[in-house]
Amino acid sequence: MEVSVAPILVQSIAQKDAKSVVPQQYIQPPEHRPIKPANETANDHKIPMIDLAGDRNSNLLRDEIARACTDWGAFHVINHGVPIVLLDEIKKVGSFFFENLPMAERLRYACDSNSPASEGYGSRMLVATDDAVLDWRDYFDHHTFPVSRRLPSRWPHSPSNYREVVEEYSKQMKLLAQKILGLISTSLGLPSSFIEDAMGELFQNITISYYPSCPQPELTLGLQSHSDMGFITLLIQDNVAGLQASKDDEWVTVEPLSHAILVILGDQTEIITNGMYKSCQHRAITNANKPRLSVATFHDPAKTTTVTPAFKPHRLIPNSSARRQLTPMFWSEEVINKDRRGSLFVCLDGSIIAMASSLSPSDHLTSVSLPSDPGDHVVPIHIVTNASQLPPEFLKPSPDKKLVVGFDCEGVDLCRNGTLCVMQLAFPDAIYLVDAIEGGKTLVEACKPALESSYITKVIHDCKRDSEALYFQFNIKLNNVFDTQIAYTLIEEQEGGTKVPDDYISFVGLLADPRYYGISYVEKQEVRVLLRQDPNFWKYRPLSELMVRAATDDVRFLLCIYNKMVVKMNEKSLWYLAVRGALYCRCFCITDNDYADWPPLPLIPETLVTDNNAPEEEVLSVVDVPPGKMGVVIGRKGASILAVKESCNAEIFIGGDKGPPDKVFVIGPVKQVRKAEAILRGRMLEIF
Ligand SMILES: O=C(O)CCC(=O)C(=O)O
Ligand SMILES: [Fe+2]
Repeated sequence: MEVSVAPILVQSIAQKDAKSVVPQQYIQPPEHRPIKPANETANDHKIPMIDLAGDRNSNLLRDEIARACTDWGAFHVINHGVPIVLLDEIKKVGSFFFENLPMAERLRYACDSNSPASEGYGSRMLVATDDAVLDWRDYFDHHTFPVSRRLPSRWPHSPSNYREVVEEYSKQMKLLAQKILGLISTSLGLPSSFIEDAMGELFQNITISYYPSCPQPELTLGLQSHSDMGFITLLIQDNVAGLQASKDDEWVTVEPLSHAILVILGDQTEIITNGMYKSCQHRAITNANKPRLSVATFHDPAKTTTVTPAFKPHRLIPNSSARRQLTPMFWSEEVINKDRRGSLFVCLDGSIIAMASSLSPSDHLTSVSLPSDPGDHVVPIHIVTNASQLPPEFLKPSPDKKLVVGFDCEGVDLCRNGTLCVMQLAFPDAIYLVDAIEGGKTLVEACKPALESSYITKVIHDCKRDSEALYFQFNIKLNNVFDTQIAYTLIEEQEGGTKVPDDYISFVGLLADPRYYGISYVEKQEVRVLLRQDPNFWKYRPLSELMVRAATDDVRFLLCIYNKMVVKMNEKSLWYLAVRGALYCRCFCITDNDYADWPPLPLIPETLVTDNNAPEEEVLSVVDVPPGKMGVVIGRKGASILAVKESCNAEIFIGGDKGPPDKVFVIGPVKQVRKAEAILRGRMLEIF
């Protein structure tokens, strides 16, 4: 049975236990207790003051905003356009509610104590656990925008102008917030509507906080250290000091000013500015003599909005020492711990950080810069543990909605036996990391139609092992791939360059080639070292920042490279690519039925057949190697295989340690393949 209990309010404790001690639950651990700041009056420890008067030089104003946002993440504004009497009015009606209404009357507006952020009168906003240390604060929270959330009938009825004042205050704060968000946007060189547009529908809450005087202020906090989660908070306070902002690891008391409004940057501003502007860490302390009142107006994005950084990274992949220097700046872990919503983030090159605005525990989300033509843009990264998180057009392929997606797989020594751990999908507007460990077989199998579909092109770099794992572990026959490794060779050939083997170009090499990307992928090497040290690297959960970054980096360039390659390729090369892709996908997937369950190979297009220079048919041949003969087939450091490859102009692969151990796969035009088979068989007969 649900029992509805009245919330325990600090004010009632304070009255009951006046001049005695605070209950244990309100006592902060020693490291969080307030200590008087040392140089409280020093000038460099004053929150900046910014004059918004209309006649000010706009460049100067922008610079001041930029400096305050970078150094403090908070600033006072004066000449803000909000009538000072309104600031007084809201404090007055608020204080009337807390100080003049009897408790029984106040309790008529009690918020739902079972819900952490419900509207109304309470004292435990967002308290996560029963054993959490409590704040010495009561509050009244109002949902004010969008208007559809607004229920003034649930706001106090007395004083009689209470609701009217809150409504007017809400309107004025929204206008001021829009003005300041515009200034913050322009201070970054962005269009003035940038942040507001990114925010989607504006959500506004007004929280009037009341901090009763406290018998033991040295042991308690009115409000624990936090940063606000939204974009900006506009805060006013009465003449009792108590708010403190963190600056260079010191707590600075924010002077109460009757005519000024304090602007506090929240986490979303830090995200959208890619960490350039910081959200301000702040807290409220208590005092033994006087109660204190503040009014905080929060401006947040809609619950469904995902806020991503507005900037592309300064350097795509910087050298690793630069990244290491930047690492201590990441704040995201703090955010994760703070809201315990399991949100993820990625610092792609040390400069991107992001978190979704409002997430359910399963809805991990982060973002990344996605290279495209023209210009780079930032897209979210979704960690998928359930198929419903994937786009429907992917799950149900259709000829009406042909797709091209970047694709890769990670695992523990990925092959027929090596466990598949993550499948990465790069769409033009999002990256999906399909978590095969958490989501299991059901999730991977939900992707089967897409991976087998001819309506969805999978752009992949070297499909052989990924395909093998999908086939043996999930009975998925990877189909319709655009293998960039093969495409690279075909383009070289088409453009008259020297013939290079199909498996010649590594992914790092491809990215480094200025014709396709021209960046160095240094982190790949770091991950390779980690993988060597711990082959289970991809198995751990939750996915670490490095894992998310590495998995994402492996697919985020693929669509861009595809676009660059596809325009270079003639029809014949494209046909070769399709056939070889199909042969490479199946080559390691040999079973007793000799690929009988695989789909037919693509047919030579009519247009090419009628042409004089029709392409040659390509085949895959599997050569069985008798026990003890693999060594001679491969030769010293692969010299023998290489020689056959070169003389026959065919591709030759062996399964190696990952298997199958006793077969050689030859792919190429029929004539060349036959020649290679003959040489290989000859080698096997050699006696030495
Ligand atoms: O009371 C104050 O001054 C701070 C209030 C605050 O930070 C909040 O409600 O988030
Ligand atoms: Fe706050």
